[in-house]
Amino acid sequence: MSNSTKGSSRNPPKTGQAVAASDEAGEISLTRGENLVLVLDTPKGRGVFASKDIPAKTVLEVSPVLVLDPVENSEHICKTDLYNYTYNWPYMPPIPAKVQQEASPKSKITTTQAVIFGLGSMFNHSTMFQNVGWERDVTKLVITYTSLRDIKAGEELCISYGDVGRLTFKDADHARMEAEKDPDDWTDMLDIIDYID
Ligand SMILES: C[S@@+](CC[C@H](N)C(=O)[O-])C[C@H]1O[C@@H](n2cnc3c(N)ncnc32)[C@H](O)[C@@H]1O
Repeated sequence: MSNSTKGSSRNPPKTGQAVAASDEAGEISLTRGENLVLVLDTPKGRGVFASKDIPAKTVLEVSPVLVLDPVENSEHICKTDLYNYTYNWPYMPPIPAKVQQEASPKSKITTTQAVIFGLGSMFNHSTMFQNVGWERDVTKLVITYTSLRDIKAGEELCISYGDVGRLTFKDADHARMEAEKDPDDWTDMLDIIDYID
């Protein structure tokens, strides 16, 4: 993490301060912003909102994750609603002891999903209006959420879920996106022309 703190993580940083997981071996500072509320009935279901102004680059949350076994994920979790609360995560299969003794054991990295604990699983998606960035720490098994810009009290805190074409729900921001579209932006039209080709 670029903004890691040094020093004892037994004195954790003040919430909302621009600091992330501690580098100290075996410990991680768990940060949660003070000025966050969970609103229960938004067009996207529950959502995280700012109750006061939040400056840019504030660490809002450090959420621990549970990395799922890929088979468990594909056979069980992805058939449940829990799947909608998981993030893509790199998966390193355990290396058998015999292979570990080789000079440079090669392990095939695949991907799986991870369940995010804490507030991390409550951030909704926005394609155009996201104000929160997130970063995986695959070693410490945490995700750190940071404000991308100054956020005003009352704004929803939204992240990007990635590839818009793979969203599993109808985007509640659709009408707002249409309303704010730049009339001179011909990108959509170019997509259509590509398909016709
Ligand atoms: C990780 S959860 C976020 C918390 C969720 N809103 C809740 O109440 O538990 C992801 C789910 O939130 C909803 N969601 C997130 N972003 C959305 C959006 N832009 N439009 C509509 N629904 C959204 C979808 O139902 C999605 O499967």
